[in-house]
Amino acid sequence: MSDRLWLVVPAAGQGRRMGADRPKQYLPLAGRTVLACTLERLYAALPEARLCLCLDPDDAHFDPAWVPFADWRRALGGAERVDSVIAALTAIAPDAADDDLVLVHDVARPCVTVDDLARLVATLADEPVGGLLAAPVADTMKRDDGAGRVAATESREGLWHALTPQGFRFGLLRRALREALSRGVSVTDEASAVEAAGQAPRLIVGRRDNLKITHPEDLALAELVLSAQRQAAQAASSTPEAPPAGANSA
Ligand SMILES: Nc1ccn([C@@H]2O[C@H](COP(=O)(O)OP(=O)(O)OP(=O)(O)O)[C@@H](O)[C@H]2O)c(=O)n1
Ligand SMILES: C[C@](O)(CO)[C@H](O)COP(=O)(O)O
Repeated sequence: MSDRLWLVVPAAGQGRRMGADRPKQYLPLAGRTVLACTLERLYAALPEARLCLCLDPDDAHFDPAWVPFADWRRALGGAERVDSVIAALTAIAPDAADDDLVLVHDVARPCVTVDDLARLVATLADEPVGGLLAAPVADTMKRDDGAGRVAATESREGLWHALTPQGFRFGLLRRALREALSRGVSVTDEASAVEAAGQAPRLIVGRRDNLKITHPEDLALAELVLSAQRQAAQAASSTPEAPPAGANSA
């Protein structure tokens, strides 16, 4: 399988649930913007990847100085996330081979870790179908009755939160997304299109702090997560290595 890697970052959303004065990817986070933080994290893990960034055609906030990748291009986002991803795949098509690996990562997930990204890529290297970072559901699940009361408690057995990145081979992903749309299948992530094509994407356990900034309170949470991750990295780099077992300390 090809070891060429593409990153598709859908960043053409309006952030309606955030309700801010601009799309959430342009809100301040850790002294930068959400978009800059997300691209920085992806670059730290995968500097050799080729990037395609999906931006709204009327975007008035984007600054190319936030893109650390040497090889990058932009695509014009569509009405829904899936339309933006398809536009990105069309933009890379002239240079992408069918078996190149494409990772799709929401711009709204700046807390994905370098370790999770590296593990995802390593796992998908030999995985013909592809897969996604995901976290097992940890809460009791309720179904509502449509009137603000509990209708039932649902089993959480076998339920996972779908995270991003989600990674698939270029040819398979493009065909699956196009087919799903033409059949009217609801496609909220790449895996759902691949599932609709009859394949079973691999679930790769990811950290649950890889949160998607969606509502106003998520921004403060992301700030805390990034700060904790920075502190953990600093502590790890300043801890002297333990001497090998049995070594004479004198
Ligand atoms: N037409 C769209 C819609 C969404 N996205 C991107 O898809 C990711 C996940 O979408 P979501 O969290 O729903 O973002 P928004 O669409 O911006 O939020 P909302 O639904 O609240 O408007 C985000 O990175 C967003 O920028 C996109 O590229 N094109
Ligand atoms: C792709 C995704 O992040 C998986 O959890 C998510 O579905 C995207 O957000 P949306 O609210 O469904 O657009």
